[in-house]
Amino acid sequence: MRLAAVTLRAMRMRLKAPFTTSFGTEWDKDFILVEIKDTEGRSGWGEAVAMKAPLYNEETVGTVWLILKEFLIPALLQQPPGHPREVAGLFRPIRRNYMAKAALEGAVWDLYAVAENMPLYRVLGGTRTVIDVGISLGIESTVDKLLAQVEKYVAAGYKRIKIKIKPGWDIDTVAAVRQRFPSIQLMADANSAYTLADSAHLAALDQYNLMMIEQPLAHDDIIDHAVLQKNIQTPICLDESIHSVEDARKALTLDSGRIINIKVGRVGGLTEAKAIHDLCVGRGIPVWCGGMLESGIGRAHNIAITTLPGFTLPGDTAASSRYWEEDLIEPEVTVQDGVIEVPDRPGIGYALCHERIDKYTLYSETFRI
Ligand SMILES: O=C(O)CCC(=O)c1ccccc1C(=O)O
Ligand SMILES: [Mg+2]
Repeated sequence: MRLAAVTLRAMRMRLKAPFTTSFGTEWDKDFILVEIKDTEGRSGWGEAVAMKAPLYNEETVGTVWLILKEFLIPALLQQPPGHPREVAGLFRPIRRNYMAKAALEGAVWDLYAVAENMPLYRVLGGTRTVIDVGISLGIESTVDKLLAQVEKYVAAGYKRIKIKIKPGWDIDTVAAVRQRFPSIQLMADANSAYTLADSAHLAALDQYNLMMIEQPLAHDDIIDHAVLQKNIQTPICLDESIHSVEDARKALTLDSGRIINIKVGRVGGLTEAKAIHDLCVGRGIPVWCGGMLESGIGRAHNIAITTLPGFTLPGDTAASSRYWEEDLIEPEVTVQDGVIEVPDRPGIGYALCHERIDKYTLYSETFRI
């Protein structure tokens, strides 16, 4: 690949409604866009999903910018890859910083697909032309407000509902949703809000027929999760704990969980995401694609990876309109009857709305060879 320049943009977009998890509330979504250009003037785009504060993982918008600027962009421009699958190896000596790596690697994948005149999902080996999607609903101030949200998105056709839980907003909340919607596919995400001392409390969720409980214990744990899994019937799904195919292999060996949420940003890019997918397919472990409240650009990458055959459970990739008054892509992502039709155009498959990208850019910087 003949690379010419990389541009970083610090972005801020207002969410339609604040999103609350066990670790905090977001009103604005701060993120970084990466554009990589080749010598022919073609562009590829990626999105860094790190949040403004290090509450989900240790990365932030600030650390992503720094790591990209000082390490990842220089490494890439000094040693342009022949194929995007080589980028992960190029970045391997740089420890962790998964979301920074994923944003740049994703842009390289998109650029490669555009240059090949192929949809990104096909370049990745995806086979689905429609993907099933669910929705992730934040913590609300009252159970009635949450029930209204569930109602709205069940009516819109979403194939499974995920609700966020935390101590004080868990058993009774799940019970209320289950009572009102006896047959929906339902799951709960704790974002690491519990410890092993809560095992008996979490076992009380077993009676509500949840598809899974996501990341109940510490963000860096796979040992206690294995102990918990022995004491509850609800399958555990790991999110925060998994950063690599090696993490996934170890967690599955210990039976720390029976489902994996794959987030491209959390695992350092599309190549690693695909490797985790392949491992899970080999072991009969279902995977699904998580979300980080992405703009249309990150959302398009999520749609592309979800076309791989092992993504057998509905993901968190909801419609653009669930988050944004106006998205950065055209057309925006829409969900009908719980599915997204995968676009068959080159690259990420959606056109960029440059006017809107400029409108939400706080500042930018370009790096050339
Ligand atoms: O709608 C989405 O993009 C998923 C929302 C979500 O659940 C989430 C959002 C921000 C940080 C972590 C998580 C999570 O999956 O744990
Ligand atoms: Mg999660």
